[in-house]
Amino acid sequence: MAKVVTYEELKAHSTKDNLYVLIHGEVYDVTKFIDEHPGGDDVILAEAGKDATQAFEDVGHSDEARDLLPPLLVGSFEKEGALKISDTKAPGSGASVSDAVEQGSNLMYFIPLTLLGAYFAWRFYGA
Ligand code: HEM
Repeated sequence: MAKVVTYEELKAHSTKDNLYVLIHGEVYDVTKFIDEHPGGDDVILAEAGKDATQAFEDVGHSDEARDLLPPLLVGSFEKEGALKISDTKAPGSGASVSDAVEQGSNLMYFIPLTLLGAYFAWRFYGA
């Protein structure tokens, strides 16, 4: 069975000398590759300890780029309790990174919109 990489392990490999990235639920050791990355090292380093899937996909990496991944594979990322928003939650009830990101961006819209709504309510219906 393929190795399962825990969140602790992912976080433990988040420096340029020792770097894992998480893409599509798989963890890759990019330590040796990072200096050859055509997009530079900082963009990959910025994804250390996080789910890099979206960053990786947003770039629209070529098939050649994707072919570089399998030899770097460490194992599959643990699904349960992975990358929780809060460590106080029981294992298994944790939301995934994409949930966290989603919630973050929803809040980004929700809070200003609520304030705007409150302002107009006050402006037009208030005393
Ligand atoms: C281990 C994972 C990765 C591999 C194997 C990889 C590989 C490559 C390759 C081969 C290219 C050249 C263009 C292409 O063939 O698509 C490239 C370009 C690029 N990559 Fe990655 N990449 C990885 C992760 C990332 C991540 C996490 C980011 C984060 C944003 C990123 C950002 C970029 C950017 C911005 C370019 C464009 C560079 C340019 O055209 O000037 N890459 N990558």
